[in-house]
Amino acid sequence: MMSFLKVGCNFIPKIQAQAVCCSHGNVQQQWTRGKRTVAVLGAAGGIGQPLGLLMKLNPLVSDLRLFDIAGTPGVACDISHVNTQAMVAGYAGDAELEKALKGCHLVIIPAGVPRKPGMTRDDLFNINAGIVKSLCLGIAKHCPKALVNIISNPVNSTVPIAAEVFKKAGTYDPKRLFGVTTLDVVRARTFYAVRMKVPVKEVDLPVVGGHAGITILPVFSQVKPKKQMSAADIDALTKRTQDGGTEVVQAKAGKGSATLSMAYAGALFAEACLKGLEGAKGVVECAYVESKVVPGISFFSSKVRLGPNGAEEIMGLGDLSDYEKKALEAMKKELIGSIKKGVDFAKS
Ligand SMILES: NC(=O)C1=CN([C@@H]2O[C@H](COP(=O)(O)OP(=O)(O)OC[C@H]3O[C@@H](n4cnc5c(N)ncnc54)[C@H](O)[C@@H]3O)[C@@H](O)[C@H]2O)C=CC1
Ligand SMILES: O=C([O-])CC(=O)C(=O)O
Repeated sequence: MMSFLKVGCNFIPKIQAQAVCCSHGNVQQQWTRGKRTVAVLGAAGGIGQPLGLLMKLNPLVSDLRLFDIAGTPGVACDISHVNTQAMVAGYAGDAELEKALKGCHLVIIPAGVPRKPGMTRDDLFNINAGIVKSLCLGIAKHCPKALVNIISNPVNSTVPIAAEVFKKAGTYDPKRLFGVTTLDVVRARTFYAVRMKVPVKEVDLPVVGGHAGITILPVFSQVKPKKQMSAADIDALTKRTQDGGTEVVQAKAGKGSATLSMAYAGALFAEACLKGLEGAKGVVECAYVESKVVPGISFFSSKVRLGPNGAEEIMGLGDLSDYEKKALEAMKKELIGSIKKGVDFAKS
């Protein structure tokens, strides 16, 4: 849970030296006042607006840049009235991308179209691939050292696209590029807590693989606190986590996909990145990164230790159950295909 959310609206006088815990609750650290510049690209959208608000609440952020093709002057004006210390500015249109990005430490990208019922995330590729490519060209030019959090779907392909753009520009550092899979972790933890009747704030559970259907694999054999789960429970919770995005798309019935839970998850992961930049110890989150964890799969989500340079360590998968080993095998073809599709697009 994000510590700044717990603190609520009384936290302003305490910003100068505030105790902040990482989302696993295993780090206590004193912080000085926020000094990080963060940009949200796609900031006028369903995710971008609440994500902008949550970043405004984060005491590690000093400057918040809200960029979109349109609508950001209003969103920025609105969010800027929130009485927290981060300064907020809105930027609209390509001509303002440079100003939005210059000097950023962290860039979060929820720009792009969402799914409608009946679509897969891959159906978004044709539109979102180009959006991510053009925004990453801007990042390579204007803030090549920033950490980049990609939310735009299909994440399994958009992250490889970003990597290729940065490689071409000569700015690629795999430690600084992340696909945001935190919502899968958030969902799996919630579903487990409800089903197994444990306090949700105590649940720690890795979700590995990618961010689409069968490529999403919650590793229930490693869940804490560990409860006896039947094979049926494991199967049901695995499938529900894999279909979590579709569950929301169907419930919204044509009005988009997950926005509020995604903003929460995006803010959680962004905060972990910022704490890593600040040198906090023990900041570990799952993220989709360039990886050697599974031979033959060049991008994969697993636990990553975040630090001053971004992804300081990509952790292995640990012991998997037979069910999980089978699920890992089953996702390989799709994940490899999605990665290749992104790389081919960026190279074309
Ligand atoms: N990684 C994940 O777990 C999740 C990813 N998503 C993905 O996030 C993306 C955004 O979803 P929503 O916010 O619901 O969509 P939305 O349509 O509400 O907002 C997208 C925003 O992106 C903006 N945009 C489009 N092209 C742009 C460009 N070139 N530069 C800057 N901004 C641009 C639009 O103007 C719009 O304001 C979708 O691709 C969706 O599939 C959604 C939920 C979870
Ligand atoms: O399902 C979608 O299209 C949006 C998404 O990635 C999610 O909610 O996990």
